[in-house]
Amino acid sequence: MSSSSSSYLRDEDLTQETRDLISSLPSEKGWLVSQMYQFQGRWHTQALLQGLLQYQKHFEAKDSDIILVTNPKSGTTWLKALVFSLINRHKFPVSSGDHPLLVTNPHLLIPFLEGVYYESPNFDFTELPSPRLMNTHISLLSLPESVKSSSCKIVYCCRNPKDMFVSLWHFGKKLASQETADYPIEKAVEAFCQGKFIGGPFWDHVLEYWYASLENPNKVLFVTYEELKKQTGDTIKRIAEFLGCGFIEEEEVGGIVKLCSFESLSSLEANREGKLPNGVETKAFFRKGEVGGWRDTLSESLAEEIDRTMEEKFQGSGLKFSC
Ligand SMILES: Nc1ncnc2c1ncn2[C@@H]1O[C@H](COP(=O)(O)OS(=O)(=O)O)[C@@H](OP(=O)(O)O)[C@H]1O
Repeated sequence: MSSSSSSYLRDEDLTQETRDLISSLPSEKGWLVSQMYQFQGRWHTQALLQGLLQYQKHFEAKDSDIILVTNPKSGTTWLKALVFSLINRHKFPVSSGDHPLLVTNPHLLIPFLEGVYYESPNFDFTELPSPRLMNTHISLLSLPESVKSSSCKIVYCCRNPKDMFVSLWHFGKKLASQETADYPIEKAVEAFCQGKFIGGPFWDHVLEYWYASLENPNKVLFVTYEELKKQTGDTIKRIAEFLGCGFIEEEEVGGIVKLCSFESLSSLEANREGKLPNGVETKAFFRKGEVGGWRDTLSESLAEEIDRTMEEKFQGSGLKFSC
């Protein structure tokens, strides 16, 4: 393991319950982790599977909760910063020089549910200030019952699969063990397309939340990384309206856009130095922050392979990415 490896990729500290379950699950070799396990239709690392089990068992949603849901590398860090600054804009005016985001990585301000349940099983979620803001990568199917049955709100952010894959590919290169570091990209694309990927299938994850947002628009808001890039202010206003944040001044929207921009966040000391409790360096969450950046990593044929799969999987859903 490299010194920056994530504890989510290791298999220490597993409870007997997780070990017993794991022994009964289908497993596959992965490129980011040497082994991943299929539970409720999705592929998980051992650590995040344990976090998920605890989360399903113990988390009690409140009507006022806000849950940000993403696939990894789809805009999580950015969405966390945007929604944190939006809902806290009265407590922490965005133009103030002592805004928490100026000195703290967004992942340290907003808990990652399955990660916290793995790392700190005794963490008291009831202590979080209201409205509680949290994030997860878990599929709709695996969300705890109380999240589905309560009036809590879900903001889902999706990213075009080629950029998402490439972002995870580069992230994985930094974190992977020696065993998986030399994994060929062609095999990783194949596994991604087949859905044999951490948290995957990507396609099912996206489609579940896409349909949920169409069926229940008051419960699930679906936004994309690409629209956040193109129309950051308008997307913040959509999120604000969905969350019932009340009137928001244009100046505040502009302040949030600026505070949370890739350029601003990535230049802060908190996001250039330091590590999260899981061992990942904060700078690992900021790479290029572009739409279409996949071009410098994917060959034409690999890009076409992802495009073909996307067309097939999203066919008839009304969902598409043209970048
Ligand atoms: N503020 C802001 N604006 C625009 N883009 C941003 C921002 N912050 C992070 N990023 C880019 O998002 C990618 C990381 O995705 P996540 O934050 O979802 O990663 S994680 O799942 O939390 O590990 C990763 O994308 P790539 O650059 O393509 O690798 C980051 O650079």
